[in-house]
Amino acid sequence: MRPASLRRARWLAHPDGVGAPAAMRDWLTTPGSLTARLIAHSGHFRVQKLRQAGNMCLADEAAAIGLARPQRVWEREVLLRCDDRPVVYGHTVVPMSASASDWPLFSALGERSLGTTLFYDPKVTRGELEFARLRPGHPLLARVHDVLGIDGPLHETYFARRCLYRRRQGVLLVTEVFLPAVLDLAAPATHMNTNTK
Ligand SMILES: C=C(O[C@@H]1C=C(C(=O)O)C=C[C@H]1O)C(=O)O
Repeated sequence: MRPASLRRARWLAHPDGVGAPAAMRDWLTTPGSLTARLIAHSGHFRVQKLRQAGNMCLADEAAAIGLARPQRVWEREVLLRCDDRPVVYGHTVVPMSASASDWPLFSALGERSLGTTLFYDPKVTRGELEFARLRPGHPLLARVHDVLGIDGPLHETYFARRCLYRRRQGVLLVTEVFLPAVLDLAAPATHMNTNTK
């Protein structure tokens, strides 16, 4: 049995391959900033920073950020909360080789959304989204269960997406694990056309 830390998912270029229910597929394929959409779907949005420090990256992530094997990277873990309910677990890794000029705002982000620094910086280019079905035993799910305090065996399958961002010589990989509560978010109020004439 492969050690949990080395277990990998199949990351696919098209969301249809992960078999997500339609409502989850809609979230997985959010085209722009996920932060912006979550803000629109909730009364109060918060980025809860869990950890931002050096750590070993996951086997899934090493190749995606140009590393021949898992090694220490800068890691950022967050829970995105809508009206205080956790709806997305965010895991971001940056190679230690990155210079401060590659990602000038990354280290001091705190509880500001990474998305606000990625989507509004003209020097940042965004790669293609990839999608995966994370099954029990994937190391990201162990993290999700740790932070959510869920004891007992992993039963549920989660859906995730990831995207590689580039800026100057730097790369940064954001992985978002969508929690079931994201499906409870109400659609934003639409301003119906009251002009009935
Ligand atoms: C990439 C984005 O940033 C979000 C914010 C994150 C953070 O602050 O660490 C992590 C995951 C993302 O969902 C986005 O808003 O799309």
